[in-house]
Amino acid sequence: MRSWRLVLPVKDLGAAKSRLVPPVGVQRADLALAFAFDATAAALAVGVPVLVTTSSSSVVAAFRAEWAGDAVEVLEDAPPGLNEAVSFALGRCGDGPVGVMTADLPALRGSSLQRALLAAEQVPYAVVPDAAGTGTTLLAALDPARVRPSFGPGSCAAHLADGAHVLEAGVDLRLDVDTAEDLEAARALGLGPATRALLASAA
Ligand SMILES: Nc1nc2c(ncn2[C@@H]2O[C@H](COP(=O)(O)OP(=O)(O)OP(=O)(O)O)[C@@H](O)[C@H]2O)c(=O)[nH]1
Ligand SMILES: C=C(OP(=O)(O)O)C(=O)O
Repeated sequence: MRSWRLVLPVKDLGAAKSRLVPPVGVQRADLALAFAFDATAAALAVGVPVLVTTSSSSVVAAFRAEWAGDAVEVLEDAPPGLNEAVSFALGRCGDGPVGVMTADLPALRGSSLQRALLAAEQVPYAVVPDAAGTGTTLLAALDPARVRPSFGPGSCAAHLADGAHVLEAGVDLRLDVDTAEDLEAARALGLGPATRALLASAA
C-alpha cells in the first residue's frame, strides 16, 4: 500500500452528535470523543498516520494527551465548519495520497480502512458512501488538491457528481453513528476499545 495520510475532522465536543441520545449515564461529548479515538486507533493499527483538524481546544488537549508519541498530528486552528476544517487540513498536508474520514466510526476496523485505501489507489478520487447510502464516510485521493469536500446532507451524490468513484467497503467503515439506533448497530458489529470501555463504565 502507498503512504496514505488520513485527515480526521473533529467537532467541538460540546456541540457534537446532537442527534444522538446517549445511553443513561453517558455524556454525549464523551461518546463523540470515544468514537474519534476508536477511528484513530483503527487507522494507526494499519500504519496510517492521522491529521486531526479541529477548532476546539478541548479536542486538541484530549488528542494530545491520548496520542502523544503516536503518528497523530493535531491541527488546532481550523476554521469552524466541517468542509472548512477539511479544506484547511488538505492545504497543509503536502503531497501524496490522502483520505478524509469522518470520526464517528466507532466500529471501524483497520483492515477495512486498509482495503478501501488499497482499492482507492486504482482511481484518482474515490468516495465511500455511509450505511444509508446518502452520506460520505471516506474520501480518498492520490492528490490532495483533487478533493473538494461537500460533506453534509446528500454528500455522497455531491462527491459522485464531482467525479469521485464509489468504493465498496465493509459496513464498519460505512456505519457513521448519528443516532441511538446507529449506536446499537455499531455495538452489534463490535465497538472499538474506547467506546466499549465508556459504555461499560456506565452500565
Ligand atoms: N473540525 C470540525 N469537524 C466537524 C465539524 N462538524 C462536524 N465535524 C466532524 O465531521 C464528522 C461528521 O460530522 P456529523 O455527523 O455532522 O457530526 P456532528 O456534527 O457531531 O453530529 P450532529 O450534531 O448530529 O450533526 C465528525 O467527525 C465530526 O466531528 C466542524 O464544524 N468542524
Ligand atoms: C456530514 C456527513 O455525515 P452525517 O450524515 O453524519 O452528518 C456526510 O455524510 O457528509
